[in-house]
Amino acid sequence: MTLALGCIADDYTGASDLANTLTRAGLRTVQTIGVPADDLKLPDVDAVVVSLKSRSIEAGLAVSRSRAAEKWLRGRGASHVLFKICSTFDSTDAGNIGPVMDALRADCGEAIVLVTPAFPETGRTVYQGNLFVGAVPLNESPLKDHPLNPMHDSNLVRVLARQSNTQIGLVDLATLARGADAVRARLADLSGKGIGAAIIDAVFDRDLETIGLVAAGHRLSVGASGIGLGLARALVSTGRVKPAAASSEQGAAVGGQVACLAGSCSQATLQQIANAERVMPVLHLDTQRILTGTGEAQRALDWARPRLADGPVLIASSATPADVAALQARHGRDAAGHAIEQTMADIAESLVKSGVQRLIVAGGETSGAVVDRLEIPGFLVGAEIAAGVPVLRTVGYAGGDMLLALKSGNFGGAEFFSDAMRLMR
Ligand SMILES: Nc1ncnc2c1ncn2[C@@H]1O[C@H](COP(=O)(O)OP(=O)(O)O)[C@@H](O)[C@H]1O
Ligand SMILES: O=C(O)[C@@H](O)C(=O)COP(=O)(O)O
Repeated sequence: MTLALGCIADDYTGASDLANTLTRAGLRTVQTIGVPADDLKLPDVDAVVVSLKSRSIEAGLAVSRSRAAEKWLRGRGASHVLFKICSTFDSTDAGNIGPVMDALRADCGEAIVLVTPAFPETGRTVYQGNLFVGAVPLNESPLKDHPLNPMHDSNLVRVLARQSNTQIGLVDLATLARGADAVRARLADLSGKGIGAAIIDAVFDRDLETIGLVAAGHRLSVGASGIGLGLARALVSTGRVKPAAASSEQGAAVGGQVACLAGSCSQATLQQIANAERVMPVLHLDTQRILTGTGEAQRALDWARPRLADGPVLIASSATPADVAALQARHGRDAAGHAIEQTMADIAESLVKSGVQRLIVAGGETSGAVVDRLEIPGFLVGAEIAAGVPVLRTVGYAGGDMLLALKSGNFGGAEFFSDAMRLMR
């Protein structure tokens, strides 16, 4: 297997979003959880997305795990590696986008790295280096209240400069509109001034195609699924990949019980949970009890088990920004996040042991905790439930075939849970 594209994703929902985008653009793609073990049997593919849970961990650890993934991908022939970050640039001044970018750039000897979280299909656009989420700048969007990485600055040149040891430049939309050669000239100019990375504007998919053509001539890029789309289209249009038809084949039905777990506190997920209350039983976890260790996972399991025979259930820790802030004030942000994630993983593990074979998880960190606990080594990409969220089928999993959907907190329509269940047979 010689890879046309190697990808390192900093969380598992982001990885499935990217794997979905590459698949729809014609690249045969597999998502692995961490660097694959030597004995994991992978199909012949054009792209591998190595999923890490490295977005909110200590920067040094994120760097070492990303470097190991890069080494594996380059060893399989990937001349270009995309470091997949969140389309809302989720990070803090301590990292981890800057430190990982710096390390990968040093490893591959790249002079200047293109960086863009733009993903127009989901409303993420970048203009003059400022990230917009729908119609509002990032710092006015719901991301200002994210439980782990509240985003208070929309200017990504500034945000990345605070995290990186190189200077950050800008390739603006006017330059981009003049085409790939104008972008190359601007990059050469920035690089000549010792600037090692550049935020590049993008508003429409056609912008991503120009970016993809330029990025494909480099060794490394950083961004969300939008730049993934651009790279995939460049690989196809230049004949480096023969496009595979995005399969409508769903594979054999898996059946079994269905459960939904929500740990995301995004506005989108809160709305999706409210709507799910109309179609399935919903249990709201008592997060205070989780933090004080008084059997909340067992209470959830006792509630879920008798109901699962009759249909899907949803268990959620999700709360409003005010409730999240109150819990964090009592217990600390990281301790609260970690304890809730581990409780979700406990619940998922027990549910799967007792017959759940189809699992829908809302939230990137939450998905990471659940998938790690289940020890799933990788996924094949199936039908698209919503932009950025595919049905995933386990590959090489000791527990046999399972279907999962790992939903980014911010993605999906108001009826996401019902939409997912319709496609997960
Ligand atoms: N009620 C709550 N109070 C505080 N933190 C919470 C609560 N519910 C979930 N969390 C934590 O918030 C974080 C949500 O992150 P994540 O799962 O990545 O969602 P998203 O995809 O929206 O970013 C997780 O660490 C989760 O454990
Ligand atoms: O790029 C995106 O927005 C997503 O692919 C993503 O990374 C999701 O992260 P979470 O919102 O933490 O699930």
